[in-house]
Amino acid sequence: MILSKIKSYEKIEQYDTKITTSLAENYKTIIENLGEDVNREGLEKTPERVAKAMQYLTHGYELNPLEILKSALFTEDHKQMIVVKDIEVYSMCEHHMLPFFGKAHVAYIPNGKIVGLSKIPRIVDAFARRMQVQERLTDQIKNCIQEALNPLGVAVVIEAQHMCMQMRGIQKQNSVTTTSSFTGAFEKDKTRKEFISLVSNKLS
Ligand SMILES: Nc1nc2c(ncn2[C@@H]2O[C@H](COP(=O)(O)OP(=O)(O)OP(=O)(O)O)[C@@H](O)[C@H]2O)c(=O)[nH]1
Ligand SMILES: [Zn+2]
Repeated sequence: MILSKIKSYEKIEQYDTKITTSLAENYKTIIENLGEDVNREGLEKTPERVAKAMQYLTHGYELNPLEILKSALFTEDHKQMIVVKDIEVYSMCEHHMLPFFGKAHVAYIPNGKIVGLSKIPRIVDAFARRMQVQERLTDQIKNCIQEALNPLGVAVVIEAQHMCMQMRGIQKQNSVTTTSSFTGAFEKDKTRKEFISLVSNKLS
């Protein structure tokens, strides 16, 4: 959907314009079906804005998370747990196409290779910027790190609020969903507890 692979996604300007046009036409119909006048001043450019917003919110399909990790692997004889916590997550539930958002906490214990730290939030984003369920997002991050680094273990915890449960449906404004996924050493109680204690001030 996005033409070029840009390393920083803060400012994506190069959208696939064919897709933008097609999406915009569809959003025009949607807005009309919702009973609005798509020609009034405030809405005139809205179909195109929404199209670009949706392209941005799903740009993860254009990224290869495994390649992102493999692009910054370093040989290092470090055997302690590495934790990157409080990584902001913005994703979109695949059932309602409404946002879910929160924090991811990721840890691994290296086995000869470490990865450039920034690559962990990058792969969180690469998987989050798709139509998702929180459980799959959690597993995909874990599996990707396991495959790229072959570490002694990986742990991923995500805490998120789902707008589909807050602003519609059951309307529980304070509900937070926690998902977790572990491999290797983190399947042992002691290691998992150490990880949980390192991120626990953030876990409810
Ligand atoms: N397991 C899981 N469920 C999710 C996630 N995001 C949204 N959902 C749920 O997906 C389900 C879809 O259920 P349906 O009964 O088909 O949809 P619905 O009638 O809109 O359901 P309500 O939200 O209960 O009104 C809902 O229970 C949502 O809460 C997620 O990340 N993981
Ligand atoms: Zn939903």
